[in-house]
Amino acid sequence: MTSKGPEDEHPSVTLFRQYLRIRTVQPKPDYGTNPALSSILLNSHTDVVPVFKEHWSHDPFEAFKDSEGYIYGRGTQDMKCVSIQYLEAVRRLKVEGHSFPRTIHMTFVPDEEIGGHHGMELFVQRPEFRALRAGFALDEGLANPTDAYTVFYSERSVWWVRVTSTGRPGHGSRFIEDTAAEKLHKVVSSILAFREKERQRLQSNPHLKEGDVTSVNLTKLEGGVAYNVVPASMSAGFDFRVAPDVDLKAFEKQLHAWCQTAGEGVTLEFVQKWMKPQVTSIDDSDPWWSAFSRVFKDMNLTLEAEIFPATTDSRYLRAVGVPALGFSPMNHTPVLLHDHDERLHEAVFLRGIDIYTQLLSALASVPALPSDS
Ligand SMILES: CSCC[C@H](NC=O)C(=O)O
Ligand SMILES: [Zn+2]
Ligand SMILES: [Zn+2]
Repeated sequence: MTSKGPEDEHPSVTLFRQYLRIRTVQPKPDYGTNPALSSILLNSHTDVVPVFKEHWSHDPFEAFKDSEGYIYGRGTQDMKCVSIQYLEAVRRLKVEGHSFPRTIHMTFVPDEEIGGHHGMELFVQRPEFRALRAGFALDEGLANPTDAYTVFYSERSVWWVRVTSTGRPGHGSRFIEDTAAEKLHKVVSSILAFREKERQRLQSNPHLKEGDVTSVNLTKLEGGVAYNVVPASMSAGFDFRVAPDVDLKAFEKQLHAWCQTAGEGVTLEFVQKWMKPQVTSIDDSDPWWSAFSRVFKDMNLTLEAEIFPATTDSRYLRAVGVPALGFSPMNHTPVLLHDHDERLHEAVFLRGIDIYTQLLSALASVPALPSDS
């Protein structure tokens, strides 16, 4: 009997035959790894953000592909593409019979979109995570509309702040003194003036990217019971993204000072407060960065290193000492994560698998480091 081609072979048989090709012969079985070395962790989150279906050209959960090759769907960019690209790159390396000194682990985690508090934040504290002995991690990045790819080596700290202002209530027809609204207005003005300063700083310096400055948006306003009742309390919610070079203690003092200046009875509370920003080295002397960036040079691809403007699970990895780079291989692609009509061209997706194949080979072959012992 001749062996059948892969196209009409049962996939379980194909997998079995791939396994047979790995030379696990005693007394020197090729298990394909050197367990003494730290591993490479490929992380992706499985959750996606909600959709406003009426604004989509196609059903966001149908994975519609148009005649040009654009695949529409929630998660095409953020980040179901990456999960499958990891799997396909690993599959390709296995089929080709490669093995590397370092083990490659993949994690598929929940709840990133709501902060990872029941996902990666807990996982990094577990013995199961420590058992992976991760020495370096890859996680999500962002699309780049140009020919270049972007890699993220740090991220801004997320601070969600609720400012509550209390004051004298009364009839809506009167000039009441010391109202909650007047004081809240002062805080909002101070914060929005700061926002404008940072916006100008970014706009006026072509060397700065979004992740280099601190952003803030007023995202919530709460309070009031009736049009003719001056409320005793009102609150405003802000989404701050604090640049990694900011002195967080001093910045927190500044927030309190803005509240104090606004008057008596103005307080703030944190709904999210990340205090451990870390930067992964992108110095040429760093062996992980050197292996990562070399792949782009060898493939003749342009790579731009930036600070991630929002938040990912990478922060939990970096905070426990695992260097992490955020990378989603999407060039020539508009940034559409969390947006209507999130989509990815199939050619960009497939090219991403080629890139990961090279990246994984390079990273899993990084020789023993002092940190491995
Ligand atoms: C408080 S964690 C929020 C996480 C979210 N991450 C991706 O969009 C973000 O808003 O950046
Ligand atoms: Zn994401
Ligand atoms: Zn997201």
